[in-house]
Amino acid sequence: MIVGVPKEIKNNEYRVGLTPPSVRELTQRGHQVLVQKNAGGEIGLSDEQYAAAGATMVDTAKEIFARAEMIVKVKEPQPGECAMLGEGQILYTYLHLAPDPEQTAALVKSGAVCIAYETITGAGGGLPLLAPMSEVAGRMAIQAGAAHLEKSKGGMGLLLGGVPGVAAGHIVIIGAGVVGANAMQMAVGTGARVTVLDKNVDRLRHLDLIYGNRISTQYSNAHSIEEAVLSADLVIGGVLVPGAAAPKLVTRDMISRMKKGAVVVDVAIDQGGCFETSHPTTHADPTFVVDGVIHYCVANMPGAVARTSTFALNNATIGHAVALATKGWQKALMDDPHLKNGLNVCKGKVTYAAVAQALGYDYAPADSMLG
Ligand SMILES: NC(=O)C1=CN([C@@H]2O[C@H](COP(=O)(O)OP(=O)(O)OC[C@H]3O[C@@H](n4cnc5c(N)ncnc54)[C@H](O)[C@@H]3O)[C@@H](O)[C@H]2O)C=CC1
Ligand SMILES: CC(=O)C(=O)O
Ligand SMILES: [Mg+2]
Repeated sequence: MIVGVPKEIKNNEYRVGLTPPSVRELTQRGHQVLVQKNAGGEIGLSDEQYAAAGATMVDTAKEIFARAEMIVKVKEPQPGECAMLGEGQILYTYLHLAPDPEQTAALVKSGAVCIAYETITGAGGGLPLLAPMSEVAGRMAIQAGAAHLEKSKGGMGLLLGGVPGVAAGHIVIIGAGVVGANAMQMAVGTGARVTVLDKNVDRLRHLDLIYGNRISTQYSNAHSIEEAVLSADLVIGGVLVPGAAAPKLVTRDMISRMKKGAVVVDVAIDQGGCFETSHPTTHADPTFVVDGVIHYCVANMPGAVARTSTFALNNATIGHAVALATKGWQKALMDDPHLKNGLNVCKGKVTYAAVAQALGYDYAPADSMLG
């Protein structure tokens, strides 16, 4: 199969769909890999390294989209990229469609076979192609929050850990999944007081066993969320209902009653965000203020640590990329129910129930597209 890797074009996005070692996994199996020139140059992955791994370096994204049977990316295709997708071409990347009607319409129109990293499941449960980026974003959320609590960044001027004689700050983490657990690890390290909320008590039990009395766990409902955010200096939003738009758990009214100069980091923004006041921002302009509360809502946080993130992502994506290239998408999906769960849009149909429901499309089960 001819596999294509265009350079990412989202704001401050330096990750790459395939590393040179991943290219080698494909070329040694007889596949041709087209990589756009300088796709990884900014993170130390040179064209020479790609060529040594067997890639063919290509000048433009246009040529890659025109020639490749499968496009491997990181972020959801931007409008210009959607327009270059063709009927039956495989797109393998993050999509986050439920909160994104324009992108969904463009992918439906393209006729492409669109497989979303974030809904592929794992044999041991969870979302193994989302997990590495959630680890990165969860850890980054605390450092982003801590930085924006500084006065020069608009925050209230608070050091999360306090100092002897001055109380530490309060970090509230909503969602105790991968983002939440990784944010928790960093939050505990700051010395702050930490509260974590989830609807899944098993997740809270897991963190309670690790951190004991160092943290406070709360079952998530409107009452506990309100109580926690009103006393918080930093709130991290890391909830997920797989494939669906994030529930708006922190209301505009709650935000208006929070401490002035407090910070919220809405990691769930790529699924629409879990704060009613959120909208997506970029690394170039990461924050905005609502009612005196700093909102950090960058939808591609791992792009800031693109070298670490690219390798972590490739560890999780390369196995399915090899299967798709080697078997073709239909057989690869028939052979692996977890990969099949990644099919979101296929040949003009929406094949993921939560996306169809969120955006008002008829739902065509993935099985109806196979065989
Ligand atoms: N902004 C960015 O750059 C990035 C964003 N993300 C996003 O972060 C979000 C979280 O991802 P993961 O931690 O991997 O998901 P996960 O599935 O591991 O964890 C989500 C947690 O949310 C909990 N949850 C669901 N409804 C809830 C409610 N009403 N109240 C409290 N908890 C609730 C679930 O029980 C689960 O424990 C996703 O939307 C993901 O796409 C991930 C990586 C990067
Ligand atoms: C998960 C995601 O959206 C990201 O890594 O950018
Ligand atoms: Mg989007």
